[in-house]
Amino acid sequence: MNYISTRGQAPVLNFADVLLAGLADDGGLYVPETLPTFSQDEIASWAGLPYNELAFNVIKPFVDDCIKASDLKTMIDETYAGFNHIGVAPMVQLGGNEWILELFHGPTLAFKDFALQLLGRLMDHVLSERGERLVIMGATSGDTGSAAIEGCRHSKHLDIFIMHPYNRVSEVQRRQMTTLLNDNVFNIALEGNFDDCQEMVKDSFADQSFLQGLKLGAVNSINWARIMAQIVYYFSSALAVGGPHREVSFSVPTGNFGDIFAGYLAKQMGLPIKQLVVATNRNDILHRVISGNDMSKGTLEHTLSPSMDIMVSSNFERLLFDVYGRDGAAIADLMKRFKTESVSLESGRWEAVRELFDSYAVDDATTCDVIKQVYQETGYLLDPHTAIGLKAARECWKDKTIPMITLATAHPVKFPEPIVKAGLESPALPAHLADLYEREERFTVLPKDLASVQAFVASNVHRD
Ligand SMILES: Cc1ncc(COP(=O)(O)O)c(C=O)c1O
Ligand SMILES: N[C@@H](CCOP(=O)(O)O)C(=O)O
Repeated sequence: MNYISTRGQAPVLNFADVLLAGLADDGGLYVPETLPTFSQDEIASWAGLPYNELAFNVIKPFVDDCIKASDLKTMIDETYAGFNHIGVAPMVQLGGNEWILELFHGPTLAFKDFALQLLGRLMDHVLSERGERLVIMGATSGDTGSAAIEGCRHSKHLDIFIMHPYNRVSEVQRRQMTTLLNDNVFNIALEGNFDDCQEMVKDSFADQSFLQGLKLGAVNSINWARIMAQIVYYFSSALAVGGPHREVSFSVPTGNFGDIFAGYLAKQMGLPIKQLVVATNRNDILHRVISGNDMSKGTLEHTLSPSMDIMVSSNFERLLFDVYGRDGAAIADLMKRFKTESVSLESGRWEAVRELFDSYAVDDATTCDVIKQVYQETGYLLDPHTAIGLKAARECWKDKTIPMITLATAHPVKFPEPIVKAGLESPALPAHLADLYEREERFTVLPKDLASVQAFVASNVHRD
């Protein structure tokens, strides 16, 4: 399987190289040259498989022969054996055809674990075979950070530097990152927002000279392997409610457009999906572009769903690449203009996006109302991101005979503030995090300045 850049100018790579490359060196994102597709009969034959076996079937074509099948299988088996629920990605029926897909049973209680527990193993495997080292720089609005650190901290082949926006993540999220004190783990609290953190990561890929010969890698969903692993749970949840013999719809709390893009790919690969609903908070650029062709950044605001406080949604570029007929030059031009000005999509292209997705934006007050109302009606406690997904699902759901699955992207225990604001009691931390508030924290506050961040990275990397 070959991978090509959305901007058309970077070398074509195989899976192992894409895994380590992160961002393409023309600034674009890697995507498969052609997608594997599965017939309805093949998908149907996977009903009842344990999650790890299903994951192997979906992931194997992307990895191709870059990793021995038996090694890949072992890594996938180990990844999902570490989840704290026998079903790995269990479904909860709220009522009728309304479903919640719980993606928070991994070690850091967020959907990021599905990909990052595997990514850490895949990177370690390839680096160890090649005898290479990698420097990881990652940006987080709260959840990617701890999941990436948890996935990578035992590797002898990499150092990991995670930037989070200072004072803009929940306390549980911050402590989950900053209390993991391995020698190869570095937390930076950046005096900026998530988009600033992400821009610094991307700018560091563009010129890696500050690393003096070491190579940079990515754990954000700009790394193709993240998206690949996230495709699997669309198949598992659809199979759980009668797919592929019946259509299903999904509502996805969205920030960097990675998770919903994985759903779009599942559909291209043969899964019968009726609706894909993009759910955003007040940082609603995705809702504005889908509903009104307005791709202007506006001001990034801090909300009660901090993990979705994102305006520059990296993976939207992957979608646009498809919608623009895989014209890398057109995407390079569009993304260049988007850096400094408000853009809109060409006529015909925007309509294509509109055909593929529905969208809805939810403010903080409504988020709290939904948490309260759903708890009172069903006894089920939503995290704020999932509450946004559910609200959007209810607003956009066109045909109620088709199951609507909302992705529960984080455990409510990570976000006590909106739960208390909704007049409810925040749940207790699970046993493995019970002493989180007593653990020692380690992080460095840095200004929003690329040179300072790169100097910090360069002076802390291990060179052996
Ligand atoms: C809890 C939670 N929900 C939703 C999202 C949005 O996912 P994506 O960035 O893949 O759109 C994130 C972070 O990305 C998250 O941490
Ligand atoms: N919401 C994320 C932000 C980064 O998204 P990613 O999926 O590209 O890693 C977070 O919580 O850190």
